[in-house]
Amino acid sequence: MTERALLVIDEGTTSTRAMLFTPDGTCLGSEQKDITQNYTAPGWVEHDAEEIWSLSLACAQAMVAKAGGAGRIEAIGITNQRETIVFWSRRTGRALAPAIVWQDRRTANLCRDLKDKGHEAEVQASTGLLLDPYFSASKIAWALGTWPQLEEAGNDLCIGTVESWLIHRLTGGLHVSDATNASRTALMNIGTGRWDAALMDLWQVPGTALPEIADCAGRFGATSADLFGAPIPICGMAGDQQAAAIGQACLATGDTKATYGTGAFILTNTGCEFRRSEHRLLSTIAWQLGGDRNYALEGSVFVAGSLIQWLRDDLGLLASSNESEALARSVADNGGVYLVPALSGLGAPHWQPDARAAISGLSFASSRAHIVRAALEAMAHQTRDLMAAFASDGANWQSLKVDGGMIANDWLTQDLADLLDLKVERPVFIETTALGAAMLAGVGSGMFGSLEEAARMRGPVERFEPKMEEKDRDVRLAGWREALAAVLG
Ligand SMILES: Nc1ncnc2c1ncn2[C@@H]1O[C@H](COP(=O)(O)OP(=O)(O)O)[C@@H](O)[C@H]1O
Ligand SMILES: O=P(O)(O)OC[C@H](O)CO
Repeated sequence: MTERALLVIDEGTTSTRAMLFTPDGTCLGSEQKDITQNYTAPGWVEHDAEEIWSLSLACAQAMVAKAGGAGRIEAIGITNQRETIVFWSRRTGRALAPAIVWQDRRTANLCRDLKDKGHEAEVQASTGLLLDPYFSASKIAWALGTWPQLEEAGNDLCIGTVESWLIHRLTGGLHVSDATNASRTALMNIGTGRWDAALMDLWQVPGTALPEIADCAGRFGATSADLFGAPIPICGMAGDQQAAAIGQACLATGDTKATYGTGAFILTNTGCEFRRSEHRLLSTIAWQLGGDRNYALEGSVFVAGSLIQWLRDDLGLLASSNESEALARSVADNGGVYLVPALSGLGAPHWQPDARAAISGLSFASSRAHIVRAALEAMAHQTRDLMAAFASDGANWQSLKVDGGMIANDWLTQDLADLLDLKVERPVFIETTALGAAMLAGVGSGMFGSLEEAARMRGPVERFEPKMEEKDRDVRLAGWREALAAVLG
């Protein structure tokens, strides 16, 4: 290897990874460690922030060793699970409380109260988001009102999303976030890219505890010399769904990507104008470079791969996630079985935190294959509902670029093309989130002049064409609508 490599830290919900890329997009290596999920009460999900740090560092150190030392690394890019919020001491750098994860629903009542008092319109106007426990602000408000050590910390308290936490530890003190992650907190004004005084007041969050908001690419700082043997510049950061959109080269207005990981997140690039959704989608920042923001509309589905994990680990219906594909193929159709995966409420476009999941249409003729097939079909059903919401907001999809762990499943990917009646494009190299963070790091370090130039890192793609007959699609959609209506009451 003559050129220096780009190192990515991809801190996801279920695992943290580090990956090494050459400037042409070849992945030289990857190290992955699982994150412990702490379900401390029904609807609560916490991570140990110190574990996030130590495992991310261990993965990164393994990749630096693989590259041949810190001198072989051009820059680091960081990408992360979004909305998850960390509380730590500025002085010691130690976490002061558990990290509250994006899936956590403990603040459903708090959000409902504010909604009942008519605050949703102002929250949507300034943030592009809705009043839902998903976003960081209500989690911060809950933690500040519940965990005394946070108030006691006073000006020593640092609050931030996961990239901010990792950068503080990597650099030994920098408190910075990027505009994409900040846009998910419900504290940043999406039009100005700054923390919003009215929102900080609404959620009672002290400005002194919040990080500086920066671009997604630039020279943010360097790692402490003791971590990797020599300092390495940190030059890229973005939330994981925004990084996936960049990694999929969704750089033109209208380009759309869908990532099916733990949850499913669909983003359509809407250009440099902030557009508020009229159909319960989110507006978000896709990236910020040189102070200029590029926006996206987003549909967030809370349960995707986690449904397959639940069928596998809790119900014992699957020996492995992979087995779902063979089972789905083993039956001619879903046998009338539908699964509405509201296991942690429903996200876009319904936003019903209290909705509960349902499996309907069961008979003695139903087998585990029908239930598993219904679970996979639910991905296309939910995506189809979102496609309609995006179209109503004026964002018509011409094709869909897909990625994420579930997309390894060919049956599922073809079902998406069939049910959406749309061309679906799957990159051969599926780790688009990490690739997007590498592109940003390359732009930030000066290796690439622009995101368009960095997009050459994206490799070849496979295409899935729709093959389903319209009458079969209509039967599927009618069955889904009925099952969904029963869940929504
Ligand atoms: N062949 C498969 N079919 C369906 N789901 C799968 C398959 N392989 C993996 N998954 C699911 O994909 C998810 C992992 O995707 P990944 O993108 O790594 O998640 P994350 O980035 O959210 O941690 C798991 O929930 C797993 O159950
Ligand atoms: O960790 P992932 O890949 O499931 O992504 C989580 C999202 O960023 C939540 O908004």
